[in-house]
Amino acid sequence: MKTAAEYEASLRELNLNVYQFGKKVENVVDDPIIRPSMNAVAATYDCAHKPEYEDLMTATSHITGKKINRFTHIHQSTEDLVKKTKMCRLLGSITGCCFQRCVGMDAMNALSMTTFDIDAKYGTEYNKRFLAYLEFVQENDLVCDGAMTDPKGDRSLPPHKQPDPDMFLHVVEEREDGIVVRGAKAHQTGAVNSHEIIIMPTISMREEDKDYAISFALPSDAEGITYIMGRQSCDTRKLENGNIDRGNVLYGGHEALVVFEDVFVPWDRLFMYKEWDFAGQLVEQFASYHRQSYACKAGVGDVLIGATQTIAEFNGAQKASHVKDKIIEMNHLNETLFCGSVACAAEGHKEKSGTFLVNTLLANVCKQNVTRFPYEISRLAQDIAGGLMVTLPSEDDYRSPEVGKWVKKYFKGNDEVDTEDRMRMLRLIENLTLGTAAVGYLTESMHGAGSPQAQRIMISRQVNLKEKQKVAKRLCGITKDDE
Ligand SMILES: Cc1cc2nc3c(=O)[nH]c(=O)nc-3n(C[C@H](O)[C@H](O)[C@H](O)COP(=O)(O)OP(=O)(O)OC[C@H]3O[C@@H](n4cnc5c(N)ncnc54)[C@H](O)[C@@H]3O)c2cc1C
Repeated sequence: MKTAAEYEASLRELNLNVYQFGKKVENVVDDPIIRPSMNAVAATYDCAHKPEYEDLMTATSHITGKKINRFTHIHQSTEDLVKKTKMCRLLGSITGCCFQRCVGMDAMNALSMTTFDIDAKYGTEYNKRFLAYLEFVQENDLVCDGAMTDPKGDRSLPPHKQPDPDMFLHVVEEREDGIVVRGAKAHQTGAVNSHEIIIMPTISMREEDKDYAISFALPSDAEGITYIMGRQSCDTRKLENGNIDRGNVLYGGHEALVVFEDVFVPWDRLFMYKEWDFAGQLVEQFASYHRQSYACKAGVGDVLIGATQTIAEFNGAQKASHVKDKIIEMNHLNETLFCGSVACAAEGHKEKSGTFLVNTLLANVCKQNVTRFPYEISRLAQDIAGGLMVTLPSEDDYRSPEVGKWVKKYFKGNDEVDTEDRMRMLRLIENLTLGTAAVGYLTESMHGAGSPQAQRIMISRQVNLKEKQKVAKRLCGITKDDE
């Protein structure tokens, strides 16, 4: 397994084509806006070497029998699935943001099943190719960007009917040694912190869309791939003096638009090619794993609850009964959110390929809760924090020889607490609920792994309504036991 330092060194060897604020980023790893997101991914390496986290952060490869980072593991039991849930929460609480490595893990686990099932139907060799690729990822302890979401253009139209055919990534040329693809993937979490990019289709497809039913993996710096960094609310605070106004002084996340302008994919990196009838399965299996992964938000919730309790103490309001009750409510919501992820893992099952898949109904219930609870937890945090969370002057004002004395004097709460500590805690709450980390804690909770309606559709498909009606009819005497 790589150390965090080796991970950073390996990123420096990549030749990524990255744009930010209209300019090419020459040194991605040290860019002040991107760097905190690299630190968050590095935590996934660092923790794997800590004895106290070894059980959650590492696993035994089912291919080589070697010890590997769990982020490169294919789940071999429900115990593995539960450990994944706990690992996600652990890292959410350590970083207080999106640590970006779960999407690739979820993509690989979904592909381990779909490639197997395609081969069973069509006699192809995708699973063998995939396992060879997986071994390469495990042996080199790589970060893989899981790239599913296409730009999608007009949402009412399928891929082949889009006025611009590139709105969904597709094949434009077939060659003897591979294929050439064009298109883009939007919102890509941790894209420029990744060694590899794994492409999957974004929706179920019909035969007319078969040119879009493709899945493959490429090095992140393959020729023809361009990254355009997404903005995060308050991102340029990372360029300012000091670090108080950043909120989270250590970690962050990032997303990017990834453009594929006629990119070559060799055959041995293709895991689905025009098997349009398996696009839906890959999407659903990836989405189920990824909905489980949102246990990370319980970890970020841990940070926000800790910050809220602390600011209540710094403000001198911690003994008020409504404040105590609101903290209880925040914990209740946070643990409920976690329960769904544990439950779908514990109720997982073995698929034909041997991979363990989460219970898909419970994974969707988990994610549906995630689309709501972080918003309510944030509302309660903002309630307890007070308005200063959004009206606080800058660190430069705090340090100003002219006005600093007033910032220190008038923004003191509990006399035993430094004004600077109070400012830091308020900025952390701002960061989590309105700033850079809110991208991950709130909007990603809403849309990541599919918008809320996607889960509602899955829930409606998976619950057995007929069975529920049957038990109700029996109990009120409409039907008898022998019927
Ligand atoms: C912070 C963040 C990180 C992300 N990271 C990744 C990542 O790493 N990899 C990745 O692949 N994706 C990632 N995503 C993308 C995520 O999966 C999508 O945002 C999600 O699938 C919704 O797609 P969209 O954003 O295009 O919204 P839209 O699809 O436009 O949805 C907007 C609204 O329109 C509704 N809608 C859309 N189409 C239809 C339709 N045909 N019929 C009815 N209603 C419709 C939706 O239900 C929703 O309410 C990330 C997203 C965010 C916000």
